[in-house]
Amino acid sequence: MPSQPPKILAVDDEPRLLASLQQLLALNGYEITTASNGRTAIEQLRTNSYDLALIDLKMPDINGQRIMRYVAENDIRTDIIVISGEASFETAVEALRLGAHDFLLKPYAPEQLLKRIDNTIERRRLQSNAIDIQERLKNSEKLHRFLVNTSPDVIYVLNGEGCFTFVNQRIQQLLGFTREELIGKHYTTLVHDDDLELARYAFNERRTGTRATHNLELRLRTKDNNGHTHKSFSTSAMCVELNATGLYSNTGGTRENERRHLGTYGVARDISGRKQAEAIIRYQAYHDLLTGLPNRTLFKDRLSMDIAQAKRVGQMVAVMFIDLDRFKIVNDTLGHVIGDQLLRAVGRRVQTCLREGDTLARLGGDEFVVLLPQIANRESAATVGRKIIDALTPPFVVDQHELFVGASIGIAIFPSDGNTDEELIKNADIAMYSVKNDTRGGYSFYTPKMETKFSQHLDLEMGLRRALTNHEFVIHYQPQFDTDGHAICGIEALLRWQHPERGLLYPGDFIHLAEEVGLIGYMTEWVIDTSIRQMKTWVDAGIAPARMAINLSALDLKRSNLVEEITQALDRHQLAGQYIELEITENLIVQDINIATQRLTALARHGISIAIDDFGTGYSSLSYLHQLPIHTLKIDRSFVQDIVPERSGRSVIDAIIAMGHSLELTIVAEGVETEAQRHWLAQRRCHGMQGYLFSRPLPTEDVARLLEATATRQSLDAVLPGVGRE
Ligand SMILES: Nc1nc2c(ncn2[C@@H]2O[C@H](COP(=O)(O)O[C@H]3[C@@H](O)[C@H](n4cnc5c(=O)[nH]c(N)nc54)O[C@@H]3COP(=O)(O)O)[C@@H](O)[C@H]2O)c(=O)[nH]1
Repeated sequence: MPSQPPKILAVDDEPRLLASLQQLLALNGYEITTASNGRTAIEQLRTNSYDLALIDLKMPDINGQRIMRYVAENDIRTDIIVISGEASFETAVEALRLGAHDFLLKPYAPEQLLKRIDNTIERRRLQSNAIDIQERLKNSEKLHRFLVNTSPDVIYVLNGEGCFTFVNQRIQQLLGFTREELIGKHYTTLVHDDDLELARYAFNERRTGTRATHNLELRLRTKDNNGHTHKSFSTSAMCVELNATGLYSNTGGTRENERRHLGTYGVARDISGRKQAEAIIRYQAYHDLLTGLPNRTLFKDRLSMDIAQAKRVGQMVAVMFIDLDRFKIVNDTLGHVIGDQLLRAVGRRVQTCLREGDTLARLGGDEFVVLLPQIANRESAATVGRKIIDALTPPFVVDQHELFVGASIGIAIFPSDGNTDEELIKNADIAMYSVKNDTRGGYSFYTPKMETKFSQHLDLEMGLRRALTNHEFVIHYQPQFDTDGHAICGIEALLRWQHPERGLLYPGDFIHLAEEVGLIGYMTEWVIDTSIRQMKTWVDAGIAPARMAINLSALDLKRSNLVEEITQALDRHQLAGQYIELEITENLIVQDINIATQRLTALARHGISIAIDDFGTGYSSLSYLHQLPIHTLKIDRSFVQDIVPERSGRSVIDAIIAMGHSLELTIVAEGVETEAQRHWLAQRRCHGMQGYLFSRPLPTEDVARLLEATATRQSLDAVLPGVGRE
């Protein structure tokens, strides 16, 4: 962009002179304005801005001196050259004193004037540039000061001796020290004792450019409100990421070691937030968040280290696998919140049985492991095992519930039972599994023989997976009789597994495993479909009892597709819902009463009735009885077996029957084995009975014969002798 021509004001009361001046300056590229008297000149200066004014001193109204005074008093930034006919020294001095930049005597040669004008304009340009640069410097410094002081990081400069010569205001917010407190102090005042060596490396190494120290982590001391400096690492120490660069004088040689080291400068960034987040992530990676105990990863880590150490010193290490015996029922009945509290309490109790160097970890669910490093002999591990069992024997009181949980403990010893962490944990697990299966509760050392049983368990799991596709499941049916034992009022479908090698297996052998490995849903679906199809056949044959009961597992009610699964099977086989009764345990209902209400109500809308199985054995409250569409109460076998004919009115079974009557529910007693029990139950108006006294669960063909007999009113005795065996 071409620069503007300089603007000049020419002031003279001599019109001829003014005109020639105007011509000369215009010809030389200046922008010229003229004033033929002092008043006009002042007016022009007030309203316009000029780079230069050429002022005559002697004028009739306002003389040149007064114009200059006006310029000075009003801080007008116009340079002045006085052009005067007065040659006295005093006049020239006074003009310069009043602010004139030059003085030119009339008459003058044009070149002389142009030269003076050029000089003044050039000097003005230089001055203006200098002012501009100064202004920019001032602004830039202001900006830098602002950036430095409002920086989220600490910015520091140390002198050659390592003392602070500068530190920004951020230091006070972060560490509590004022800048004044730190200036002149050595950096060691701030650095945590354990990090002094690191700090020395960062600050004393003469590093510059790419060799500057980057991202070194240090802990700095903070000052508390009482003015105390925290010397040791605590929450009051702050973690910073520091970089440090050497400061050198430009004098001396060009090579770094020839230049004079002046100090160090750099930035320290507060990374305590990041450190905290890292610590949390590290903690979560190595701990069980529910109990705060080490998790499997940390346990294995410690175990590997202890094995290595035990190898060196020739000692033993024990791994104990602990499984709680009745945890599942507590969790299923009272819910996860109580279950979680129980697990925490178990962790605390087990911990009291251990010494400082031992490790207790939770692997998940109700499985805990203990690591005893450097034990003298096997008996030491057995002692700890007994201590743990004793500690877990007294009841736990959780949320006003008194809970009893025993423990099964398996122990594996290094080096006899395994050489690696994996092997020891696996063998302790096998030993625990063996305790659980044999005695349920107690402890046992691993023996190779246990592996056979364990592998049988694994075989069972594999077999269960194959059983569905190989059609190895069958259903046996157990009839329910009215109180005099003559009419069949219902029938219960009971699942059996015709195992290719082990023969007929009962639900107690595999239902729990099916739940554990996630197969129960497929099995229930098969039972529902098969038994509904069978019931339809009996309905069509005119021999069906009033209802067929089908068992649901704890996990079935949680399945969102359960209702559709049952109603679709009814549709598929064209059977009315009223022929079906679903047996569920009370534990199952109270796990999630809302879901249970929702699903069971939907099923009841299709005419399906609900029976509460094993009634009276759960932990539950009875309030759900009003809430749910319940039709039948099945009195658990254990109460029936406890019947004492001569005692009346004071037993649990009396109370259950009374409650069933008052709620107008059908009462069915399970496990009726003797005539005395039948008689006792009949006297109390129990509606139905099921048990070996009448019939064991039977294969389809056998039970069909029974149904035909009752339908055609044949004597059951003619049929029954053959139906007592399953
Ligand atoms: N989720 C599913 N669970 C099922 C299914 N089929 C059965 N089950 C559950 O297994 C439990 C044990 O069943 P089972 O081994 O078949 O035992 C039943 C009868 O054989 C037994 N019974 C009957 N009468 C007597 C008797 O006089 N004495 C005696 N000692 N036992 C007897 O009782 C069982 C029937 O009980 P219940 O169901 O409580 O009426 C069984 O409890 C089911 O929960 C299935 O398909 N899915």
